[in-house]
Amino acid sequence: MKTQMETDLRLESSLWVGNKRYLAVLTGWHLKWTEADKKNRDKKTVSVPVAEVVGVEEGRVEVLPHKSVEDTDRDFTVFYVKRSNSRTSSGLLWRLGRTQFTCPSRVLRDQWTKHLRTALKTHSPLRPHRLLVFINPFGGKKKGRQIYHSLVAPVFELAGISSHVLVTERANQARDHLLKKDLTGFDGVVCVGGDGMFSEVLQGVIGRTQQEAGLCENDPAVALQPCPLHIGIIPAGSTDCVCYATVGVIDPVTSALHVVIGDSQPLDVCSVHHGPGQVRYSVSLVGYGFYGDVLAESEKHRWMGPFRYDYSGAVVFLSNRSYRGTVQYLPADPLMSSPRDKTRCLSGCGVCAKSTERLFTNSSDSGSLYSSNSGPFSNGSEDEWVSVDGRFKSVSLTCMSSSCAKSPLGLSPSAHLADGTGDLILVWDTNPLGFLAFLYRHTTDQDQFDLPFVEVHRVKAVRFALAGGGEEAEDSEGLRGAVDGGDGAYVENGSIAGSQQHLAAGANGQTMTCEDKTTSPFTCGLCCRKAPAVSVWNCDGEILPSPEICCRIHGQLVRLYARGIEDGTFLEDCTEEREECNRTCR
Ligand SMILES: Nc1ncnc2c1ncn2[C@@H]1O[C@H](COP(=O)(O)OP(=O)(O)OP(=O)(O)O)[C@@H](O)[C@H]1O
Repeated sequence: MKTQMETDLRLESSLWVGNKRYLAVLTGWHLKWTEADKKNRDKKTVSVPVAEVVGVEEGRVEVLPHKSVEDTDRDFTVFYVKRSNSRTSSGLLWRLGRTQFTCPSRVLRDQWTKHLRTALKTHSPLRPHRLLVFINPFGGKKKGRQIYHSLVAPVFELAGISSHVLVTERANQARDHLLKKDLTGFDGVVCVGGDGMFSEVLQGVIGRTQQEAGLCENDPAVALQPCPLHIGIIPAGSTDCVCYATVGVIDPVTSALHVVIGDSQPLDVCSVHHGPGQVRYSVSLVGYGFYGDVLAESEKHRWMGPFRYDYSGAVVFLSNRSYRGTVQYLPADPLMSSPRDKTRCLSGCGVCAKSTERLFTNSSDSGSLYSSNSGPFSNGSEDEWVSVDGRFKSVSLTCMSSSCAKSPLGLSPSAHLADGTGDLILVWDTNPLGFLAFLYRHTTDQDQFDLPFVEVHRVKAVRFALAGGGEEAEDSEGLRGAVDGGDGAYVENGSIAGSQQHLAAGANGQTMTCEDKTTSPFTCGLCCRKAPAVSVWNCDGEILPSPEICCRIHGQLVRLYARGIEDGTFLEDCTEEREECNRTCR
């Protein structure tokens, strides 16, 4: 049955596109045009959802690569999202589609533009009108400004968005601005840069929201307030992992189009509490051991540019370190999903949708994403926590797949963007060849968890403590000393092996012990004779000052201008113009 709105907006007439006549129809939700003079079988139909129309202009208008306007009486130009399959990425590239219609009269032209604009307002209520844009001029290949002005600003202008642009002059300027300045009237914040820039904006947007809500964000027991400002990412960094994992391609035009049509992708965020009153937010990687060491090592070689990560990865791999520690985690509901179920979190993901349902229908459920006073740190119950003690190559936690161009499936290929959980990956000490196999599998489609020294758990919270009640903390200056260029306190890399898994089941405190997975550390004798006893945490590219941390996943704390990775398989048959096919060409 048609709604009143659809009936009011319906418009149907014969229009020309170039030298061909089309029957154009605007229903409430779709704009379609079908070749009028062809026989049935050959008829070509293009169908665009109104929600994906970017803008409508009178006359003959071109926007990219250069703007040109020819003000004619009977023409109007429609700009819309046009998809093409990207062979190199997991998602779909979006381009600015453009079709120029010629009407028999000016009156009809004005009717079409008016109806289309009304349909846009009605069917895309989340489109931003005013955006705060931060550009990091030094991110990636230092092309942030150029990318924004040549590829993004024209699309924003076409969509009628007014942007307040700030080119940063120092690190953390965007974060400080978001924490302190007046943000009235902005619908969203856009960062032009890489993951570091996104992280700044994330800290700022979450911090500001909690300040305004009067919440103490440093307390892991506090359920944080979801952020009202959307975040847009225009990729212009070196890795752009968050963009890749949420859109599937690293492409500024695709990301700009997601912003203008007001797409909205909720995202889980991990609050990482390190030391009294210190909190950082992470979406992609909180990693200890290998990932912490690589970051610490790479800080010493900033002059190498992005190559420093490959170089430091090799150095750290050769030094063959492992670290003792106690990891505790609060498992997520295994009935909802598992990190090894081989599913992928694609656009319209059912697991995330179920979490959204829980979020909005049952906020008092202790397992719910936002239960106000029953979070994992406030219920006082240690019953469900699982404790693991031993020697690890790496301990990492991620709230998303963390895929990127180098690792197309990511750290945890079946992680979900918005299900209120994170994936904890424990890599026990092993020989260098085993660890190399683990690392290598990240670059292929082989299962990196299918190795005897690797465990993965879907969790709601994690704690990490140095083994032996922090006795090793005195050695913790080792790696950080190395970062500062100082002489750290090194110890002999002895074989402190041992692992136990305690599963306290309910009040009777049952304990399960699993076999020792830890091997004696292998030392090559050249570069790995001495190693620091304590590593550092890499929190989305920042080194944390304390090795002892606790983390909590906050379901759907922020929203991105994105929609998750679109599955491109159905586009195989769809031509450039997206001729109508039986499957949905959304
Ligand atoms: N004007 C500036 N001068 C120096 N540093 C800046 C400036 N603006 C932002 N930064 C900092 O630069 C760091 C790196 O920036 P960004 O993430 O944009 O690029 P990248 O490191 O090349 O990419 P990626 O993080 O994806 O690997 C960020 O942590 C950010 O805080």
